[in-house]
Amino acid sequence: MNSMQAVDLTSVTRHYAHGVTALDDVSIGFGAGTFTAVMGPSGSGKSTLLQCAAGLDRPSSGRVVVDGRDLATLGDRKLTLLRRDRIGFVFQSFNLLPSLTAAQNVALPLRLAGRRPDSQQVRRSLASVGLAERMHHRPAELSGGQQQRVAIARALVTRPAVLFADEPTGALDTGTSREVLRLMRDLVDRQSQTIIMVTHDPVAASYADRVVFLADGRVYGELQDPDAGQVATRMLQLEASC
Ligand SMILES: Nc1ncnc2c1ncn2[C@@H]1O[C@H](COP(=O)(O)OP(=O)(O)OP(=O)(O)O)[C@@H](O)[C@H]1O
Repeated sequence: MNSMQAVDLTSVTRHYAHGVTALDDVSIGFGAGTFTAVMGPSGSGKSTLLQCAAGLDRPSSGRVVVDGRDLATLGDRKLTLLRRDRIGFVFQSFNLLPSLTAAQNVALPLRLAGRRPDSQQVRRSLASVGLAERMHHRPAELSGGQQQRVAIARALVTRPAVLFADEPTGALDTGTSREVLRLMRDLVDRQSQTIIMVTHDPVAASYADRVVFLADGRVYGELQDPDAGQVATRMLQLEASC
């Protein structure tokens, strides 16, 4: 494996019941400090790829290495620890606890790990998403974009090797989506954060360094430094051939 890869998949296959092959012999690496978008038609295996790469699901065969650790060699406890400390996840729904302030939400992963949250660490994480001033606000007092930024700060508080984002702008309007995408781009450029994002939106994908296309559980090419027009054209071609 290339030592600069934050996540590396080799010949990963994931079968489900009833003969469904969600991933079919996928080999792909995600370089440390890079931003990758994963796209493909509905049912092409994007979420399964993310789940396997994040150690939330175990492949039927093949190898997944995250931050230099081969996930197959880890028992459940070590895998849980790796996920907790080295992997961040954000979803379309922000999943913030409404009764907690932004700072308390961000501190939650540390509390769940049995650690006493370091207020500087929490503040730094909120500052990295531009919300240091809002740390005492509750989710209902924040806009959708700000709530997603709190969710990103929460995912980053443990300083994970990789941030996985599954449709992170799916619940946001166009302007707010751009705000969140610019933030993610900035985290890669300024803090060398590795980000892997599933999206259906060609404009969202254009913020990434690279777009990887999936169809029928296989990788069908990629684009470097994509622009939204190129991505949309490639998606139309893929959908037409499926
Ligand atoms: N738990 C499961 N059991 C059986 N089949 C599954 C399961 N999860 C996913 N699949 C199937 O695996 C294939 C890939 O699903 P996956 O959710 O990874 O696709 P996707 O590209 O993320 O789709 P979408 O864009 O619609 O969210 C689909 O055919 C899906 O029906």
